[in-house]
Amino acid sequence: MTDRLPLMDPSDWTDGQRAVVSSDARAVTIYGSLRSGKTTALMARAIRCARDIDPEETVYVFANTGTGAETRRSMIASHDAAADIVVSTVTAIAAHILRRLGDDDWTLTHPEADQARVGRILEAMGYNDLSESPYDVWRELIVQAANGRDRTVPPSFPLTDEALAEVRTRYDATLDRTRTLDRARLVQRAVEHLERAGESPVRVSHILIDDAENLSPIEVLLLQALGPESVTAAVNPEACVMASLGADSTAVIDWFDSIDDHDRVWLAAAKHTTPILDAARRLIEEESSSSDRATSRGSDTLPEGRVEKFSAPSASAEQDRILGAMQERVEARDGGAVNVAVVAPNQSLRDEIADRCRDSDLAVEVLGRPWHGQETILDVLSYLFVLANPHDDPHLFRVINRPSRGIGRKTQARLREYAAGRDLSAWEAIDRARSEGALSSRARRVLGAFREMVEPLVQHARDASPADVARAVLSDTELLTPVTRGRTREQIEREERVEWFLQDLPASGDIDALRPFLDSIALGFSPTDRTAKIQIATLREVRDVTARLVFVFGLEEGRLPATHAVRRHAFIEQEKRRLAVAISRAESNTVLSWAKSRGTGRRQEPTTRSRFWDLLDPVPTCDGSWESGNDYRASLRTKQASSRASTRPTDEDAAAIEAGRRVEHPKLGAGTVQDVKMDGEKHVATVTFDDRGTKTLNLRYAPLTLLDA
Ligand SMILES: Nc1ncnc2c1ncn2[C@@H]1O[C@H](COP(=O)(O)OP(=O)(O)OP(=O)(O)O)[C@@H](O)[C@H]1O
Repeated sequence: MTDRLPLMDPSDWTDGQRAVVSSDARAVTIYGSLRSGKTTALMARAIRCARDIDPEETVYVFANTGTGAETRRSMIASHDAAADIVVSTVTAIAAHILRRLGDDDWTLTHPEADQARVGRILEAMGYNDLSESPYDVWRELIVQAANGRDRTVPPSFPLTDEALAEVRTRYDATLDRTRTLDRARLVQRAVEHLERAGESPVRVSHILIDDAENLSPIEVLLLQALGPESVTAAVNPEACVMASLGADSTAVIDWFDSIDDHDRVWLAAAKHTTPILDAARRLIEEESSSSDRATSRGSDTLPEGRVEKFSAPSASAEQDRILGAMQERVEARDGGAVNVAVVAPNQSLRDEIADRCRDSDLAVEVLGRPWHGQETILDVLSYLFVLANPHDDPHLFRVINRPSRGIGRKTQARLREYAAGRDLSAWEAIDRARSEGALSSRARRVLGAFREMVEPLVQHARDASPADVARAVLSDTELLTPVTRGRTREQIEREERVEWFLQDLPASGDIDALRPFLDSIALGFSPTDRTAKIQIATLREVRDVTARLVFVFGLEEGRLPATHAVRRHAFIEQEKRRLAVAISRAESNTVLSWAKSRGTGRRQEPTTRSRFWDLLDPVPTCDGSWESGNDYRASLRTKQASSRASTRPTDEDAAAIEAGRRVEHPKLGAGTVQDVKMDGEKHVATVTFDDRGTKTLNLRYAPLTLLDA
């Protein structure tokens, strides 16, 4: 081995990691608990494979998600190897195989659109009264069926097996009608193609799979069908977080066990562990690191992490505290790496905290949905999906009235109904309604105008590059209405973001470039530059989170675990594993919290603390004090008393801060206030610090104290 491994100096590898890298077996399984060094060993082995083989051959590394693949790609970005290392997801390679084989008359559905689809089917079947957000459960059952895991409806479920079968049939019919595939069907179709062809159009020499416990059986079939020479998998069976998509470790373990030349390496949990890892491991009661078979990492380089807990009287108080802590870090790092992650129990709470961050001028990266909140970009993308496949109903309905062109909710509902009754996509239904004189004459007119606007764009998309097509969409649809005078700051920022997005799009090629680009979007890859250092994710994307400080909030019954999880034991175990993974993502501290009430506007409902809360004993906080997790206000008072640095300005101080006053910030030092003004609802001060330049600070959070009081 050379000593130029960018991942970590080989002299720091543990014996287990060394064994993984140097094994010559055809199959290698790396077992280990959370943070035991599996990914590091797997990526180092990938580099070794790429150095040892013919430059014509290719090494494939598989991660579970687009974001995960991007992180691993960056880990090996500067490696020196003869052969290519492609880092991807199994679904992405399935899409690639289908396109290479000329099977490309489809687009991928987005999981959120899938959920809405299941919801509409339930409503159409008259199950409007299914309470407790059942869509996830439905989707789960449907996807499990697609993965060959047919399970019967749990007893607490308000529907029979027959009704579920009907939902599945209707779900399949919508996919066919709209020429869309969900992820399970995409992989299934690639497997069928490979079985028929008997040979893969993609040449794969070595396959390395990270987080292999999250592979579904059908994904394992696809990897087998690729016929690799050697396979390596990193597995932690206790940390499977994608069970709801039919994943678990058995299929991959069975596959590897069937290979004669098979090395199994156990990476021990570090002897010198940290409270964070202890807490995470206690949650999932891991078994795989028993000391007799373990080789110790015994490293003292591991971070000294801590777990803190707090409760807040209300959801907004909980958010205030998280935001305050983030704001402090952002200011302290002065624009450098901040590296904070916030894990929300569900999408709506994720979006809420992301919006609060933006309101406080904190740049965030939303995992799994990088353009969250950037509506114009999401609209352009939806138009591109429609141009690649006009039958793609979910995307078509997103843009049919954007910008407003008189196709309101009622017209859309009538169009849906008309299309469903005739088994047509909405695109086909618009044409049929015109020829049959169906729907109202006004509806025919506005819908017809929409189709006439989109049709030339569909033609244009066949020959033009994705970047050109996106520009044509922007001008023809008038999504970005040109503003000649008096643009607001928001408008300028919006236009800038759209321009950056356009610059990231492929500038050459035709529909054959557009389709793979859209696949990568649907699969969660992001072409944008990730400069924000605050990651926001839901528990679903928790595997892709890594940060020094991780907040996991909303530990309340019905949220974490989610309501549907409460119904079935298996779901609860899964949620617990997600929480354990979330806790283990922090390199420094993890902060867990719950709010005693939550709701929208005035409708605040009392909540119940999560059943997981008490499983996590309080551990010492950074300053050595203990937080019982019982009272947020009491803990805040203690912190205020003990540390001036973490004190927010008192109301009197905040009111007295005005131009000319001398102030002090715990991290930025002393400075002079230049200006104080209201920016929307925010009270902002511009301060020139003696040593750190001029900064704009939100007075709600910035811990400024008056020096000349
Ligand atoms: N030999 C080592 N000595 C010290 N630190 C290490 C060693 N190997 C890995 N690490 C560090 O430990 C952390 C976890 O490593 P890694 O991501 O490889 O573990 P993992 O088992 O894949 O974790 P998980 O399954 O929880 O994602 C990383 O910060 C990594 O840099």
